[in-house]
Amino acid sequence: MSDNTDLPSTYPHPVRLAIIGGTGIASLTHSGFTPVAVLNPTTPWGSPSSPITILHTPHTTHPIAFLARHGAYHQFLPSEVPNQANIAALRSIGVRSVIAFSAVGSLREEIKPRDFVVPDQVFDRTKGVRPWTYFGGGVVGHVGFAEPFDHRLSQVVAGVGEKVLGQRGGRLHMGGTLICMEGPQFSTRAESHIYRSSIPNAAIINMSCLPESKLAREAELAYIMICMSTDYDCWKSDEEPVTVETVMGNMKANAETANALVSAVLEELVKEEHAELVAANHLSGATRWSVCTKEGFFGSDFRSL
Ligand SMILES: CSC[C@H]1O[C@H](OP(=O)(O)O)[C@H](O)[C@@H]1O
Ligand SMILES: Nc1ncnc2[nH]cnc12
Repeated sequence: MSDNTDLPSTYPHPVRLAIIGGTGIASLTHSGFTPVAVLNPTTPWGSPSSPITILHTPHTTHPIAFLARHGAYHQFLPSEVPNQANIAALRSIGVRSVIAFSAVGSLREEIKPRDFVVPDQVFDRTKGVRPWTYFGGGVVGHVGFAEPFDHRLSQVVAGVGEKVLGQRGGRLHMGGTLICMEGPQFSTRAESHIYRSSIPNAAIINMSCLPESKLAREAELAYIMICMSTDYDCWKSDEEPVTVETVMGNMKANAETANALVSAVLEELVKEEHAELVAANHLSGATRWSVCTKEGFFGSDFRSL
């Protein structure tokens, strides 16, 4: 893997779409993507978990930004990921839409390892140890999160994803509840069974959707998570409980599929009819009425980045 150290550290245009890569996806390797710049933005919340690589795609008027959630060397635990800096850094370079990838355990028989899932709900099983919000420190705000993922972006993935997965012998499942746990230890069998039996539509489990998706909502970014199944967690009596080895093994195949899916999604998103979606115009100003604090009491917030 090239570290791209010879590339410029600035990029002259706003980049609207970002990909956040998780476990097993520390870079985008599709042959159609050419790295053209590596940015190291700093934010009031510190540095992001990795440099942000700008890639040109076959559609050069639509560059994309890539950020490695756990760092270039996978050195950040899920609980240690600097989510506030990541989302703020992306927003500061112009990003308005985020497609995040995640390796997940399956809580359902029909979601097999190497299938992909685009969840429509998330259930919080983190422990309150992760910096959580851009509000606080004198600015009180509450954003809606009833629908945690951007429906329109999900529809674009649904439209092209079935074919990409089908060509690789997998399935794309639309909808379902993603359980986000703290980790880093995996679940006990008791927990895994309880998730399956008591959480509505429980489908998959990971350690990284929160607070990433909540911060994206506060920053008025359209956000979805494409989840790549790697294991059956530990609820299935005829399977070995999840290990990192199993996850990494399946992520080798999943990473190739993810690259092909990003390429297909981009081919669709560059169409004029999606320009407003990628710019997330439907979310611009959405948090205006979320702030309770008297105007003028505070100076600037993340929206001025
Ligand atoms: C290495 S298994 C657990 C690890 O995998 C997932 O990472 P990501 O969501 O960044 O792909 C999961 O959330 C855990 O962080
Ligand atoms: N079973 C599991 N639990 C939590 N995170 C995961 N990531 C991949 N598999 C997982």
